[in-house]
Amino acid sequence: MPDTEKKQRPVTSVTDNEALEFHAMGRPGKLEINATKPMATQRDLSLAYSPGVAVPVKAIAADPATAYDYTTRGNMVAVISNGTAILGLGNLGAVASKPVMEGKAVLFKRFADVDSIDLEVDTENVDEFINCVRFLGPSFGGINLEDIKAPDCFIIEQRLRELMDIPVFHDDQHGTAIIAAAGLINALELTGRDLKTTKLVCNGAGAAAIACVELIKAMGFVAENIVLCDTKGVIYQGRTEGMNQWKSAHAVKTKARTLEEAMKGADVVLGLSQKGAFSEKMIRSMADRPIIFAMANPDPEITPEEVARIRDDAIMATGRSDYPNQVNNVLGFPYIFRGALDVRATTINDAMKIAAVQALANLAREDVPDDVVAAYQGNRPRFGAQYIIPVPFDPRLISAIPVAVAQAAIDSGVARRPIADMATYARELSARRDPIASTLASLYERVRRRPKRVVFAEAEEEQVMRAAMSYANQQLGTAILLGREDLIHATAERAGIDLNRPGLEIVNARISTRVDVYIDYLYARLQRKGYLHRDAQRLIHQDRNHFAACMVALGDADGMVTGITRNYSTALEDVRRCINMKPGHQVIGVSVALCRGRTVFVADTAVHDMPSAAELADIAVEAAGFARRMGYQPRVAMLAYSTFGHPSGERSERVREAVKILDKRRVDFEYDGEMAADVALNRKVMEQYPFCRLSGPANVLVMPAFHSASISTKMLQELGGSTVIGPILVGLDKAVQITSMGAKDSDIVNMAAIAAYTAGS
Ligand SMILES: NC(=O)C1=CN([C@@H]2O[C@H](COP(=O)(O)OP(=O)(O)OC[C@H]3O[C@@H](n4cnc5c(N)ncnc54)[C@H](OP(=O)(O)O)[C@@H]3O)[C@@H](O)[C@H]2O)C=CC1
Ligand SMILES: CC(=O)C(=O)O
Ligand SMILES: [Mg+2]
Repeated sequence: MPDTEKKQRPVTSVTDNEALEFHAMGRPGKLEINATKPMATQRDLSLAYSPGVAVPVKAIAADPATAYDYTTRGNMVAVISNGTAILGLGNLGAVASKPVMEGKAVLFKRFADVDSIDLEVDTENVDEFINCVRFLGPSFGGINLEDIKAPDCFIIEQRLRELMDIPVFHDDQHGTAIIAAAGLINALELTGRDLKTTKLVCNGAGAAAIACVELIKAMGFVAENIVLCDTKGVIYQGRTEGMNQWKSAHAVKTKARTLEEAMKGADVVLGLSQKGAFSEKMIRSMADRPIIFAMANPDPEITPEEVARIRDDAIMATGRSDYPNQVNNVLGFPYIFRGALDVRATTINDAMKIAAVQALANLAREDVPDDVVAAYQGNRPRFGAQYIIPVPFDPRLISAIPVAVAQAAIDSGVARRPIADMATYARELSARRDPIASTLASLYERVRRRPKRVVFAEAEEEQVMRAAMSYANQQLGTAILLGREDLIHATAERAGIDLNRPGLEIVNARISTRVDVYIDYLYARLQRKGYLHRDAQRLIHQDRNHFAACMVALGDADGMVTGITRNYSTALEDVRRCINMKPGHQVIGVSVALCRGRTVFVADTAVHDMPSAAELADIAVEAAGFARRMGYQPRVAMLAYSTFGHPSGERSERVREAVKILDKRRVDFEYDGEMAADVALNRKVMEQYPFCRLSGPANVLVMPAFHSASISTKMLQELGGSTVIGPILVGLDKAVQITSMGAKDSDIVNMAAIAAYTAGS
């Protein structure tokens, strides 16, 4: 089997049954509508509906632009189709297109936090369709036309663009063209081709194909080097059968009459036609290192396996997510609309499209974060034949593309609300994808202003090495790689990591001049705890955690991160042999859970198994202090299964006792308990206890014991869709963080940044 075949096998596959069950399970279909305002009380109703609603009505009547302030308009896109060209399945009617349109709507939400609704319009009459859509303008911030056959789609889009003052964008045309162009730029680069001399065949002369050809001509491809084909064969000058003005514009002088003839010697072939349109013979006849984009959905013009059987020098892309190189408009439309909506653009113009092409092409050339690796079952893509375009789950897309699009809209004068601070906008975009981003972004920003030296204790591990590199690249300070130099270099080479960059330092414990100092330090600490001098020697010589912790203890590093190669409690014991608790503090673990824009700190998720009442009070103090350092006003709930005495029980008694201890200590933060989690987190439920001293829902949850802390945070993560960071170690005298075993490089960087953030505080 050629190597390419092995690599190009689909990474996931679904059966017909699975697809039907997926769509039928639970509530049929893929989306539902949720209210964003409370609708629980008579007052809510009076505000949301009559009489309250009359007030924004009058405001909008006086100034229609305020619809963006008082309604969903500014973040709402309609996905509209008549089902005349559903994927590559052809004209199957409006209602059959609904699963695809619902799919596009949820992709808008998932990838770019754009709210979207699908509308299927049951007419093939162009004028009727236009009339239907044009009057929907006030409801939406943009119109995404989808799966409308050519040439009707050209007329429909053009007329709607003239009639409406919001972006109207036919995704199959421009979305596809943008993604294909980005992939093509990179494939040309990898094969050393010049776009002025590259010969390209495009099979299909419909919506997607015509737009692709127009865009790549605008990029510099020469018209004579592009041959278009449709069901009747080559579109040559003088052909009359099956023609229209859009095809005629791309007719060339050529003797080729069939696709097979056109593909002989071609450098590139774009398939925007139908399943199976390319034969093995056609592919065999192409130039060396051919570029084959078989983009028909759901089945490509030829599969990667078929190509791999006959050639091992091709760069191959399809429209599917289960092969490498997915050239699909999903990479574009969510982000292009995000950027357009955020500046309230009146249109999506050529400058905005080209900006999206460039942003996308550039991203594929950068190093790839772990989130992408996870989305693709552990294969880390690297710019090359198997990775010419970012994958849809790439977390960088949400900031890179909208920023480029929004900037282009501003520069080309179509933005009604320009953005002044693009750096802040980019950060906000990342936060839209995942609430943790905004918390971490400000933490990173503060570390960047005061960079720190952090030692990565397990630097022989590949993900630790990547994390260290990312730490240095993000200018958070110096990443110290602790380990055997030869092993570090060998792993780096194997993983394609370039260690030769500023901000990285390798420390080899075996030959370090500081070894004796660390041994003396450790021996002084441990000699009355049953350790001999040679035990201290062994720990420093052989154990990275002890060496790294001594580096931090004696000021050779500001912070430390470890945890990949041994379990949490063992790593913590190692560290505690070298580093004390902060005077007057307790060492605890705090996990930060982020769910639907809400952040809660949960403690103790790492150290105390069955805390006593006094220990629970200490945990509350530590957790509140940490929340405060992270920029939150702590409201601490001392959790139990009971609320204010009911039902009674031994564990709840201990929590109540802890509250009394806090009362005596006169701490400077809000706290109360014992209470159940719903009382702590739900304002309405809390109102049933008017004497409760918390001024609002709790943001720090002190758990009655380790098991409840651990179980609840893991359930939040697995079932509640929360992002959970931590446990973060709090209360040590020096900045040390321990990750979980098997943490990804992005988790390790976060922990290193937290260590840097807390260093010296
Ligand atoms: N990967 C992606 O992101 C996207 C992929 N696509 C895919 O592109 C294809 C076309 O979609 P779209 O442009 O919207 O549809 P259209 O209906 O607008 O156009 C279809 C075109 O394909 C031509 N065609 C159909 N079968 C063949 C064939 N066997 N050989 C040559 N030409 C053929 C038709 O020729 P004629 O003019 O003679 O009828 C027509 O020009 C679909 O498979 C779709 O899934 C579309 C958008 C995005
Ligand atoms: C991806 C897409 O929009 C299509 O195949 O029609
Ligand atoms: Mg489509």
